[in-house]
Amino acid sequence: MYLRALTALAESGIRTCSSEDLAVAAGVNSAKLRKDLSYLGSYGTRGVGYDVDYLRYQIAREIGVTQDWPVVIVGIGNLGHALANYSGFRSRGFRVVALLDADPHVHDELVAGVAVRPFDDLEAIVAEHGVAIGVIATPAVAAQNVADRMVATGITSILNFAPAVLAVPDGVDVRKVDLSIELQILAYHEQRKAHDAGDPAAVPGVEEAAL
Ligand SMILES: NC(=O)c1ccc[n+]([C@@H]2O[C@H](COP(=O)([O-])OP(=O)(O)OC[C@H]3O[C@@H](n4cnc5c(N)ncnc54)[C@H](O)[C@@H]3O)[C@@H](O)[C@H]2O)c1
Repeated sequence: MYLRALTALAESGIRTCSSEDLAVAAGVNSAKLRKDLSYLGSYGTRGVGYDVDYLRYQIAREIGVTQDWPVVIVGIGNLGHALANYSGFRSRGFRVVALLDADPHVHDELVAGVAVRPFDDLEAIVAEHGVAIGVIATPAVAAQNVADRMVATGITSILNFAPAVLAVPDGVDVRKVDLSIELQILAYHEQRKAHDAGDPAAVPGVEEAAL
């Protein structure tokens, strides 16, 4: 979050910022910001604030994004296209080296200048580019098989968009992005807000439970 906020500040030409400015940009309070940044050592100057580029570099170095990370995306349907077209990966140090799909109808299609290739090319691509991070954007039924193949090739970090729980060996990190669950959480809070505002019809069952 801090890196993203600092990048936005740098892109708008801001060279130094106060901890208050950075806290607002990152959506936290300044006490939390000072505590978080203290783990990096002190990079601020009293009365001047933070040097945006320097702090940006320090945070990027700490979380490992000063280097270029080659990434493969598997499953080039609706979501795979959107991810492949997302310019934010490149600007944050992630280079999409291959787009893979099992469906021959999409092979050779160019998405953001990268050709879609057969899923069976995975091993060769991982070996050629030293890929450590794979993105799964296939239907849920295919996700475990794709994860197994990724792990067998040496991929050790997986970003999974499919609504499936993946089993992976120790040493492999999986991060899951589940947009439906995020929406369900918002729906739950909406329901609570409607209830708190005195609309019992908004929460069927809650009134009954109270009785
Ligand atoms: N579209 C969205 O907005 C969205 C949002 C959140 C999550 N998701 C999830 O992301 C996944 C993809 O969604 P979508 O809408 O892009 O689906 P899609 O059907 O448009 O695309 C899926 C792609 O995966 C490919 N595929 C299937 N099995 C494969 C395999 N074994 N190996 C390689 N490729 C394979 C298909 O050929 C297809 O091109 C789903 O699990 C979905 O639930 C989608």
